[in-house]
Amino acid sequence: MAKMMLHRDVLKNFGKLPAKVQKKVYELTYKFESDSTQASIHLEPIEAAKDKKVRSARVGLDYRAIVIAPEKGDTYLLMHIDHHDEAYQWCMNKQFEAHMALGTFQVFDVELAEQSVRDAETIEYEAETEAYVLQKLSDKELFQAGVPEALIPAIRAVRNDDDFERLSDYLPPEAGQILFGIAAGMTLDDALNEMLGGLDEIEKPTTPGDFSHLADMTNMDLVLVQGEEHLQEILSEDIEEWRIFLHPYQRKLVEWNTKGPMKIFGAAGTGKTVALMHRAAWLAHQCDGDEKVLITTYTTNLSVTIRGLMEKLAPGVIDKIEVTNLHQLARTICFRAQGQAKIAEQDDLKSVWKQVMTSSVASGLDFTPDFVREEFEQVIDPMGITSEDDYLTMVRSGRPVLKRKQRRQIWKLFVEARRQLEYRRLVTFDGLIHQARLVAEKGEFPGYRYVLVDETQDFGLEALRLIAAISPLKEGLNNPLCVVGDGHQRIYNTVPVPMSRAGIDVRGRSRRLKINYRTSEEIRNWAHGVLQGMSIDDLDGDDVATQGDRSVFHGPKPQLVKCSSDDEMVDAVVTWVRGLTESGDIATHEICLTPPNSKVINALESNGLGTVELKARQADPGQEEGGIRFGTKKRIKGLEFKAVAILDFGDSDNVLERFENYVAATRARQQLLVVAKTTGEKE
Ligand SMILES: Nc1ncnc2c1ncn2[C@@H]1O[C@H](COP(=O)(O)OP(=O)(O)OP(=O)(O)O)[C@@H](O)[C@H]1O
Repeated sequence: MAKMMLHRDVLKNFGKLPAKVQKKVYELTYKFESDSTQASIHLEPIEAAKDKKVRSARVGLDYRAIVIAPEKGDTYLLMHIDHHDEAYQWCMNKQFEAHMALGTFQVFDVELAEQSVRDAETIEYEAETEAYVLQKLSDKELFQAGVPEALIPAIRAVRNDDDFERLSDYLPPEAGQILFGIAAGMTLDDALNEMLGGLDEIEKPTTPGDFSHLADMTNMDLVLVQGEEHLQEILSEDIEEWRIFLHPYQRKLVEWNTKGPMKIFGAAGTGKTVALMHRAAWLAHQCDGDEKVLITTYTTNLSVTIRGLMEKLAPGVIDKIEVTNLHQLARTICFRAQGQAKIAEQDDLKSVWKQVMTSSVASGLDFTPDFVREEFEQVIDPMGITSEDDYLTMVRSGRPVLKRKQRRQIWKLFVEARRQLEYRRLVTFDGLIHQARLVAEKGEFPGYRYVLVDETQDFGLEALRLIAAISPLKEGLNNPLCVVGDGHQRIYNTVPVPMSRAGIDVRGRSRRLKINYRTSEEIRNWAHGVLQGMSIDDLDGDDVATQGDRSVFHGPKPQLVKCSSDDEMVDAVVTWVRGLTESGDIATHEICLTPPNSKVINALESNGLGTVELKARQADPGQEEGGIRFGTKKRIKGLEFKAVAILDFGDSDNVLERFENYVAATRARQQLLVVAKTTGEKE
């Protein structure tokens, strides 16, 4: 029986086709399942097409489906559906091949690719002193890097990064990504490993027309139709691409059978959460009896979003998957073990610290109240330090130096703070996590078979220990724990804690994702610049490089506006929002402003542009509720919008502000407005 695979673009555009055409496409696809002889399907060769494998099928009076027939194997590929003339035009010069080294399916147009480099030759260049890095590869190496044979001459004509940039839009994406890795300094083998996670261990095609193994491969853009129900599902209107198509590297991480804990890291928008969700579904299918998968995050909003997405991604195993955020998790564990604890609110904490700093214990000590509280909240509490001796010997990365004598002095204040909290029967969030950790370590909480953690960069030491304690790390079971995070986005716990300190050893099982799906290359680059000069850690104490990072699409450059007054800023933002909404491509719910600014909000409202505040513990209502979104930078973490405006950008050295600006900028998919105030009034 023949197989049918559908291309990503068919799925994307299916909803725009007339209903009659959609029905015919269903019929065409069913026919492959039942009787795929060419006679019954009426596949017509297109004689004028460059690639002799191209066929057309009637799917309506004036509509044609372009199908690629295999020279070897029985897998047919439905690539494109359009009006007759447009469909023929689309396929006329393209080549459709299985790459014999990578095994992936590729579509390319040799003429357009060569033209892109020829255009560059008309621009005058200074003589290049040294051969461009890609020129140093032999034809065989270029082929091993995934370049189709027919495109090797186009690569040979590339003389510098600009040429390569121009050509890369015409290369099959995986070949472009591997060459990009090489251009960024990797060896060919490293680039294959780093960009694709190595090669699939399957038989490779024997000719470019051999499609016999395509269905077993991780394909970026093709999905195998597996029965009627599956077809209905993938062609339904609201299906998101990430649910069907994974990058080969993501797929490898999703199905990686590990003997110990693993780590996935990478900059914003590189598909970490997508990989985590698919992995959770993959693990849920392996649960026996009462076994459960736990997904936990730092922020409530992300856990709410993930829970909603998991219901769509894995409805059949959703009862095996629990999604919760760290604090809720700690609450549940403590509640089951010893009853409800009252969490100290900001006002409670203010009062506790006031009492501590005015008590006799504080007299004669030379610490500011802010410093004492920060030391407690960033070091003592999240690290679960309960004895003076531990405090005297501990590493306090990123905090101002304190001599041994000073540590002894300040410790007294922490003891007093804890005494005050206990007296008032209050517990801090970190205190709660500490208690939960102790409960879990004593075996008083049953734990989970598989644990997956997102936003790990914001987990303190105690939180990491808690995670280790509720996963089956000690039992030595396979796939016990998967931690996911990004050191560029540490906006809660600013003191990095290597996870090895909590006994989570991911050596040899740590991988970095590099392909950015969310943000245009222009925005990615700008956001990256915000953190320039800062060392970013890999969640395990080492510095992380961003070598080979790349977005899958381009867009307009971020717009930077300097304003000397609030009025100027309000005008700039309203004009920008109007421009976006009037363009017709961007709906109001796809625009987000951060941080909230009452003058801007009032001006938008009085211009007839409604606004919606993003609230804690609630998912964004999406297109069901129109209106420009606004929220703090913390609140919009984990979300994404077509357009984002940062309203308070400053060239600050403050680490937290820079991280928050990075997070805010990387929420934008296509448009980013950055407003900086030069002088003048403040809100
Ligand atoms: N394989 C894929 N195909 C298409 N889109 C994808 C794919 N993987 C991820 N995406 C999309 O890219 C965007 C970013 O993905 P995701 O949220 O998983 O990234 P992330 O690394 O967790 O980002 P952040 O750390 O910034 O929250 C989402 O819109 C997601 O749907």
